[in-house]
Amino acid sequence: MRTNNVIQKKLLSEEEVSVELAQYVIYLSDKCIKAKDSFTVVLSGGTLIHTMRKLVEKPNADCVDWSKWFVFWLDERVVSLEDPDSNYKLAYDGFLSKVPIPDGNIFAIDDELSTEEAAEEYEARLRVLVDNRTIGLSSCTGFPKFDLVLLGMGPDGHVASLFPWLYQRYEEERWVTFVKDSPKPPSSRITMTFPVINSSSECALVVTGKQVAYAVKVALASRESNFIPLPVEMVYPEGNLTWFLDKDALSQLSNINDHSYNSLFLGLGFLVLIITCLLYYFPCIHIFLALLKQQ
Ligand SMILES: O=C1O[C@H](COP(=O)(O)O)[C@@H](O)[C@H](O)[C@H]1O
Repeated sequence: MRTNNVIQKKLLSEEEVSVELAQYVIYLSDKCIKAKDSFTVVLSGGTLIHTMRKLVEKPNADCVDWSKWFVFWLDERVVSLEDPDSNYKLAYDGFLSKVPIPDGNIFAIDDELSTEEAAEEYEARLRVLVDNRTIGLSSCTGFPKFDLVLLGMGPDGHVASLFPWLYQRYEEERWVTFVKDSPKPPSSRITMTFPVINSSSECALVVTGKQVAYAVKVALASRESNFIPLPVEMVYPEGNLTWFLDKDALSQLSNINDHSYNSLFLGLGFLVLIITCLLYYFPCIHIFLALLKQQ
């Protein structure tokens, strides 16, 4: 079942989004652990980790059976795991260091490899985990099926390390690919591909702040109608897609009806043109008729 949930009863502050996100993750974790005794989660970097802060606070943290969690990265910068740019380090400092997930269940990239090798090695590790059934497999697509993929979005509409102007977003075969010319530093990254993202049971787009408001507007206002969609518009999972948006991220959506203003301006422009033509040509026609009469 595919659903795109944008259920916004009221405009939320970033703090309230963090609370809602924690409730949603707790609910899914509980549901999956009851059903199959494990929960496979894919993390992004960026602002997402800060928005996940309520999950590790008490009493929320005590509601989760962390021993059943398996954690992966949707994308990773090819830097040392101790580098401030590392998505692993960001997640470790803000989330993983605060909860008792077994070390063996945390799948960071191998930071000693080259970019190409790191992508290949990460995909190979995922294949082993699919074979031993730690990660599910989508019977529809043949790609791994994670229980939850948590995505952020950049101001240009990129998700993971799948950017608007880079071909990697059209990858159809590989599970994990690499980018060496990321427009956002650092330039070398590995990233899961759209077929993997879209094979997941649940996707959550966690998007906050004014800087992403325009991309949110484009994605939500013109969903399914854009000729060249933004990467965020290509998130279309087998299961559910849930957006977590704060009021700043939604701040441009009130302008969705911009086209009505556009029509108004177009109409006014047309009127001005007609009046100008009339004012200009009437005297000319009069002079022309007067000349004709004289002859
Ligand atoms: O570079 C990246 O950017 C995106 C979006 O980050 P944000 O700071 O704008 O939330 C992030 O989801 C991705 O994991 C990261 O590598």
